[in-house]
Amino acid sequence: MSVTKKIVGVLALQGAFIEHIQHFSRATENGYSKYQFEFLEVRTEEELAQCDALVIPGGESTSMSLIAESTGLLEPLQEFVRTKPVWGTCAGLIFISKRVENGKEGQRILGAMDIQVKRNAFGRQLDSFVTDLDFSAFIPNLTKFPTVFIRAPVVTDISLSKAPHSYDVDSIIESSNSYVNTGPVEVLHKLENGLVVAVRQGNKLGTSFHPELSDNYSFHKWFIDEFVI
Ligand SMILES: NC(=O)CC[C@H](N)C(=O)O
Repeated sequence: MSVTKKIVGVLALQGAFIEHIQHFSRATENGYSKYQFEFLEVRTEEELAQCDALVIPGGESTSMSLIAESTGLLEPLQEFVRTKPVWGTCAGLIFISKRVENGKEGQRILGAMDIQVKRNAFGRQLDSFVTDLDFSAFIPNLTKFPTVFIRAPVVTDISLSKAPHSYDVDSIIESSNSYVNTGPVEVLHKLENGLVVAVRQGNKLGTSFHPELSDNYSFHKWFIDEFVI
């Protein structure tokens, strides 16, 4: 039987990249006889070029942008996200968006999804929290998954592929990546208060929370099954 190798990169400039790699390793331990996986910490253009898919972890989107720029990885990343599967969690969701509210001057983003996100959207009182959410609408049987939110962003607009519209919020950062995404953005999950915390657009996935910080590998397994193989 032939075995196909898949390399999933995790952007390792800063943030929670080790946790993603550990979760992917556990999630693929059994049940993938036709595939062999490698989970690679990505810091250079050469490492990125080996990857079939990329995960951008939580951390601090402004630092991630700075390090990507100073190490020459920003443009290779912008190129990579045009075609390959990508999953951004928390700061990673900010980094793959097309427009950011509450952005920092000079902050750069990849523009991989036609979404606007708001950084630090839960404000001070709700800075960080953990809550069980039901994802069984798209991940079979996952009715109770502990989601960890840490100074998390939310998605405030899912229609940026349409004609640009005006906005009246300060500190807007926009991506200079001007390619056209295929298909509409799908809302995968909204909180009870209506805030959008999980979205998909074709082979791009964005989550406000950190599935790599709960002791459940279902989200990682689903990403492999649905986006990588
Ligand atoms: N946990 C996180 O990734 C926090 C994201 C952070 N607030 C940012 O703007 O990048």
